[in-house]
Amino acid sequence: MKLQLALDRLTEHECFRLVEEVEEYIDIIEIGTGVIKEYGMAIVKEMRACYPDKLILSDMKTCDAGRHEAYQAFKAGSDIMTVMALASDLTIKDTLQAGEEMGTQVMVDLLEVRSKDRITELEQLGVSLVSLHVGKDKQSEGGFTTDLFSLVKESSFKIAVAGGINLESLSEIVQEEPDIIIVGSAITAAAHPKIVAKEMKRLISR
Ligand SMILES: O=C(CO)[C@H](O)[C@H](O)COP(=O)(O)O
Repeated sequence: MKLQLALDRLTEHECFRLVEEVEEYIDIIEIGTGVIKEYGMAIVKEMRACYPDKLILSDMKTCDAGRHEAYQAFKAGSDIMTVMALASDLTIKDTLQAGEEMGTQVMVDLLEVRSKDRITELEQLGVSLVSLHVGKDKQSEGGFTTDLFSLVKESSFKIAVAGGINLESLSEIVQEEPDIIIVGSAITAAAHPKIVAKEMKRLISR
């Protein structure tokens, strides 16, 4: 099980400071969508240069122009980029093909997907990695809960989980054995990010 640090709503300086602080406890550095909108692919390139051995995910949340956006992310040094499950099949196919060509991975974000039919379609498209995700705005009604796993039960996907995950919710989530735990604000907005990241790493490594 990997721990992914989501860098959202932060300045460039804050992103680098936080990664430096918690580096030893995280497996994947996520450059958040808003951070990419602010700083472009330049921040991905810079992160790659500073952390050549870490996995880097660019949270592109691509909805269209899949091939172009996937290449933007991969050429900047991302190991993984994200595309929305609600995008057209052609967009998803194009991102997957770009990933194959570059030897990299595509994570399909299941934000707001509720239909098992869409899950079957994604399997047929050849998707291998998805994220079960409660969006930032939706979190005002509650963060990620384990009932969300039912959407992908019996699927062959590797599963990432995201959406307001914190130290309180983590233990129950870990029991479902997802492949990747994505955590943003519980670490980035903590008074002591290193202590939280260390404890999260301990909980997922048991
Ligand atoms: O993709 C995202 C928002 O759309 C975030 O990266 C993800 O939800 C993790 O952050 P947090 O733990 O703060 O919810």
